[in-house]
Amino acid sequence: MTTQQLHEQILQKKSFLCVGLDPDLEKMPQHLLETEDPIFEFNKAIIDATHDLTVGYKPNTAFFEAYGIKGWMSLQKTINYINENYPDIFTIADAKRGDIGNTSSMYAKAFFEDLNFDSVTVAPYMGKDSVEPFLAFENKHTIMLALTSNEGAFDFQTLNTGGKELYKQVLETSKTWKNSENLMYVVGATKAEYFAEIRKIVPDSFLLVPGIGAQGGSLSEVCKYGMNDKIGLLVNSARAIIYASKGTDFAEKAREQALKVQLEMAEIIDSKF
Ligand SMILES: O=c1ccn([C@@H]2O[C@H](COP(=O)(O)O)[C@@H](O)[C@H]2O)c(=O)[nH]1
Repeated sequence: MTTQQLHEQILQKKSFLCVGLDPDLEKMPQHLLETEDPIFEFNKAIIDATHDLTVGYKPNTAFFEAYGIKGWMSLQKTINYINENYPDIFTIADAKRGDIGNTSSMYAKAFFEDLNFDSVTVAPYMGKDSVEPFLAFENKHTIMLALTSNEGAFDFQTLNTGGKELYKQVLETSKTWKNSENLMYVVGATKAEYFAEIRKIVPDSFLLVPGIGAQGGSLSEVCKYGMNDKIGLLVNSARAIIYASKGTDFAEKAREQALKVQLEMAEIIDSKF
C-alpha cells in the first residue's frame, strides 16, 4: 500500500485510528477459550466489528509468539483474514526487529513476503545497515522507534548526545538512508509536547502513535502538535478497545470504544481540513 492510498482511506473514513491486536488469553471472554483457535476467533470478531472505523490494524507479535507455534499460526490466520476481507486496511507487524544486515533481510522477508504485512516496526539502535534491508521493499513501510510512549524513553532517547537529543539524531540520520521515503516513525502519545520538534525534522512522514487509551495519552494534544497537512498520523489503541468487555458482547463493546475515538477524529479532521 502506498502512503497516498493510506491518506485517501483516512479521508474517506474520517479516521486515523489503528486498532492494536494484542490478544491475551487471560483477558478474553470465556466462551472463546472453548474454540480451537481462541486468538484468531477473538481477532476476527474485533476486526469484523471495527473495520469501517479504523484504517489500520497492529498485531503486536509478542502476544502471538508467547503461545509458540500455535500463536504464530494465529498471527498468520489474522493477517490473511485482514488481507482477504479488508485489503484496503493498512497492516503493521509490531515486532521491533533489527539486526546485522543479512539477518534483517530475513526479518523483512518474514513480515513483508511470507506474512504480507504492509509495514513492520524496527529498532534503530543497530543503525543504517540494520534498517536499510527493510527499506528495500517497494510499497512496504518500515516504522522506526523514535520517541517511545514508555517511561524508559527518558533513559536513552532524550539524552543529550553532542548537543542534540538522541531521538532527534535518530530522526535526522535516518533521513540520509537509502529508500528513506519508506520510513515512518513511532512517537508515543504520552510525549505530545515533543511532537512540534519532531515535525520540524520529519514534516511529511507518517507517525505511528501508540499511547492513547490505556496509557493515558491525549488524542487532541497529539493532533494539535503532530498533525501535518496530510494528517500524517496513525493513532493506535489496543486494550481500551479490544478489552472493553469480557462478556459475549466483547466485539460490540469494542466497536463502541472504537466509534468514540473515530468520532473524535472526524471532528478534528472536519475542523482542520
Ligand atoms: O512506544 C511504544 C511502542 C509500541 N507500543 C505498543 O503499542 C501498543 C499499545 O497498547 P495499549 O493497550 O493501547 O496501551 C502495545 O502493543 C505496545 O507494545 C507502545 O505502547 N509504545
